[in-house]
Amino acid sequence: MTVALCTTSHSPLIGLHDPPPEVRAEVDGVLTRARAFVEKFDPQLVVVFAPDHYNGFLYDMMPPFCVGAAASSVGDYGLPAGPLDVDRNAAYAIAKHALAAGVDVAVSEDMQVDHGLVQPLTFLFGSLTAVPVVPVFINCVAEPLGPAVRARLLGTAVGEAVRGLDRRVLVVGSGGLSHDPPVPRLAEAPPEVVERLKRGRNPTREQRAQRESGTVAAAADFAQGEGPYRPLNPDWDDLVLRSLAAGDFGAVDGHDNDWFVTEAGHSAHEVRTWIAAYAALAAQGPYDVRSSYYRPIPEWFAGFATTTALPR
Ligand SMILES: O=C(O)/C=C/c1cccc(O)c1O
Ligand SMILES: [Fe+2]
Repeated sequence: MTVALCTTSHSPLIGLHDPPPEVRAEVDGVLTRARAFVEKFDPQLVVVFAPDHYNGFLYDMMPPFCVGAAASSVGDYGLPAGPLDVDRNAAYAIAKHALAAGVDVAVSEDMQVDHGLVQPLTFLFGSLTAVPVVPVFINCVAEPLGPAVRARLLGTAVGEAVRGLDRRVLVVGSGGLSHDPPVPRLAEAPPEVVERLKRGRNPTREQRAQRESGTVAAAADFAQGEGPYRPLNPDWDDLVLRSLAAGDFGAVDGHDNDWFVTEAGHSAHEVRTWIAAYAALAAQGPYDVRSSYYRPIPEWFAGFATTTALPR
């Protein structure tokens, strides 16, 4: 059994509100090299730690963590819709190990996933079903959130679980880094949005189009320095990248939740998926980062980063 890691930002603005062509080409080159890294590793299973943005997980029941035993993509932002190739046995083995390790994961036999989980699969494999996956949802948006160190404990438990699988396993973390896109927050939302955050699964085509065009318009404002959005924070992003590369998890998950928001925006909590992925790799022993890319890309509402890593 061996484990490899790829962590990457996601952004539904890719292809819908792109940066200048030379920046887009630079990122395409980074993702092409990440894909080559993955192809060389040739994973037999991909465990994806990803957030959701009130598409699959809503306040009717919002778990901190959920392992998908079956999952399908909602197809938001023009991404592929439909079922993923979930390895159900591996999902249950991971869930059982996490629970035994004291990490209270939920399990879903019908998980709905969005761009947060689908984009890394399209970046690295070009499809939803190229390789068997186990989707692991981490709540990064719906307050209250537990302390970020819980993501490390989840990742460690998953890393120990996959050690028992006689397969090459790629762990993926999806999200971040610093960013503050217009993902609604229950405490501040108007009644119609509160209703969506509680019961808004499976919106109509028109409702989804309206939400997505609103995100694109917000990105246009943000890229021009307008709108009520917190700025990207390259210094904070650099701290996250350096700390995870060095295995210094406490430098990131040792802070309270307000630190993430104040320093890096409300959606910076998505770095919990990176913490979990790196903790899963760390469960195999010492590791080395093989590639690390970073660029603030306001057109995509993100401090955009992609890393790959292998056990030493
Ligand atoms: O939830 C949405 O519709 C948009 C989410 C978004 C926007 C920009 C960057 C991200 O990481 C997002 O998830
Ligand atoms: Fe996101």
